[in-house]
Amino acid sequence: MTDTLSAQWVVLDIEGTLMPTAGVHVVLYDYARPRLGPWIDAHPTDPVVVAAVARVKAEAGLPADADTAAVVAVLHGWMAADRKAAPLKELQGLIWQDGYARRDLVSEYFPDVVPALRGWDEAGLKLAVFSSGSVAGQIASFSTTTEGDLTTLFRHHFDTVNAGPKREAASYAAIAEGIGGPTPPRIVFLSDVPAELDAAAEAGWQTVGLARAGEPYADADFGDHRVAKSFDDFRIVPDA
Ligand SMILES: CSCCC(=O)C(=O)COP(=O)(O)O
Ligand SMILES: [Mg+2]
Repeated sequence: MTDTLSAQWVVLDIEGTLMPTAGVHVVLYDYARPRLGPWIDAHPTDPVVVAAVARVKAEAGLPADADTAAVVAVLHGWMAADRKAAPLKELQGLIWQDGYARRDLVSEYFPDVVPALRGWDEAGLKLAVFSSGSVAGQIASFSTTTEGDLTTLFRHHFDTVNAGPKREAASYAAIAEGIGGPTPPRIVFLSDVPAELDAAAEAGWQTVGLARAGEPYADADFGDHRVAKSFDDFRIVPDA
């Protein structure tokens, strides 16, 4: 029998939940990698770029006058290790924003995702995103997809800058406040990463773990969390 949850809000992770991991680690990372240095050099006065570069230098222990090549070497190392550091995510987000605007990039989600998102939205559920990808990158990625512009489906976007680390309960409390303070059980979080689900549950949220075939967390131990192989495995209905 299909498991049914009732809630007011559905908060969604991106990588491994909405989009295949390869869509991020191969398509998006490959697009960003060769463009990081040229982007930094082409935007020497952009405050987002200036702040991100300063943070990379500080976190990596580089001198303040380190050149772009040294900064890019750090960023490439973080990408190779899939370290989702905020300044890397800010820079990637700007490059992806440009790539989506040019239609060099077009997001492709798991086949069950867009019908479910549309169904939840039509049923009156409120949708938001919480991803390590920057808010700018998230919005760009929903603007240009194989199924058209999906940006109007989402009422809020959260990342590690405006909410906090994904594996800390305080970030989920900050999101609950950011979306208007529904009582925690009225929010469902969908993610493929058990540690993220643990943090959301600690904040009182309902959770569903996505163990999608072929994805890195397909065989993970989801503990007490509900587990689904796709969005077709469960229903979410608006609570009273
Ligand atoms: C265009 S959003 C790209 C998502 C991203 O950069 C990322 O690292 C995904 O992390 P998530 O927290 O969604 O698993
Ligand atoms: Mg994920």
